[in-house]
Amino acid sequence: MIAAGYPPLIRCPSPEFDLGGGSKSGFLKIPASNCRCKGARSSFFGPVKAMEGSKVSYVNGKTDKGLVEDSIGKSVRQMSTIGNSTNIVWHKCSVEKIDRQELLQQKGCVIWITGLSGSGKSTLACALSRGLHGRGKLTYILDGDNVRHGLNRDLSFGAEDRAENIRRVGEVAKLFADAGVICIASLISPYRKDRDACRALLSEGEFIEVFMDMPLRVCEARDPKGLYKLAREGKIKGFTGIDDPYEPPLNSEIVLQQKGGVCASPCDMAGTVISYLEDNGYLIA
Ligand SMILES: Nc1ncnc2c1ncn2[C@@H]1O[C@H](COP(=O)(O)OS(=O)(=O)O)[C@@H](OP(=O)(O)O)[C@H]1O
Ligand SMILES: Nc1ncnc2c1ncn2[C@@H]1O[C@H](COP(=O)(O)OP(=O)(O)O)[C@@H](O)[C@H]1O
Repeated sequence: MIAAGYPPLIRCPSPEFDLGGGSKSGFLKIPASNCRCKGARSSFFGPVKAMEGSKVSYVNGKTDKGLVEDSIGKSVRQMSTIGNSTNIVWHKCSVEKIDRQELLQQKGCVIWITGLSGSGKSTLACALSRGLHGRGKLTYILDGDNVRHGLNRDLSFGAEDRAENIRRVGEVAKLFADAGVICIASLISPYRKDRDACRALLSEGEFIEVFMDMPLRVCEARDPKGLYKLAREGKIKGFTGIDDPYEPPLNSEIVLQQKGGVCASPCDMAGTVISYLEDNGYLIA
């Protein structure tokens, strides 16, 4: 775990938390030598590996996606039942995560920002995305407020629906990470077990939890949407931190907090996270 609040690690020329990094062109130049199509010389289309396991075995009730042997000892793909989905088969493609990471020159991962409303999650997510984008790294933000405009519009703020909100975002974030993208998820995610379940979806090191450890009084004083005021007046029920719980993380990779009552700037906070990514090899393939 590292704690933040250190001097700025990155020059921040604009008041809009722009971490610079130079180019805004948005084009990635991919050297020909990066092409992993075996045997492909001049042709762009290398030989495509045949999909393994087009035959399937009927072993219902199992949840692993490995190969099994049929009655004559031939390897076949396994039918699975996952939740309410019966008779499903995992399809593999010869273009894998490692190939996408090589293309993007980065490691796909999930940066999970948790904290109270008003703690600065969305602001950090945006500053971080800008900082990484400026370095030629591909990011995508899954912000709680935004995702609730679409995918999760059917969910309320009751405990069960919050858990489903986090589960869905965790699964989507996992897909982004598999795509090789640095996925930044910023949600209150108040329950420890829900956050830990998202961590468990990913491989070791692919889930980086960032705890916005801001005191409630700071968040409430900010109150940019006026929601704390409404919650105090009893006009919003079950508001996190007021009459609904927030379980702080116990072992976050990164904790961002005030130092001597002073909050680091969003730019500095993003710098702390980017340093973590650099030091731990996420910004290379
Ligand atoms: N009851 C209640 N409690 C907390 N927050 C509330 C509530 N009702 C609405 N909002 C607004 O919803 C935003 C949080 O959505 P999340 O999806 O991040 O919440 S959660 O993870 O499911 O708890 C949150 O956004 P942020 O302020 O960005 O955190 C609020 O704007
Ligand atoms: N590091 C910071 N220092 C000072 N104010 C901040 C900082 N980060 C965010 N803010 C301000 O706090 C308020 C809440 O930030 P926001 O990112 O919307 O929080 P959240 O997404 O956690 O609800 C906003 O008005 C924002 O400008």
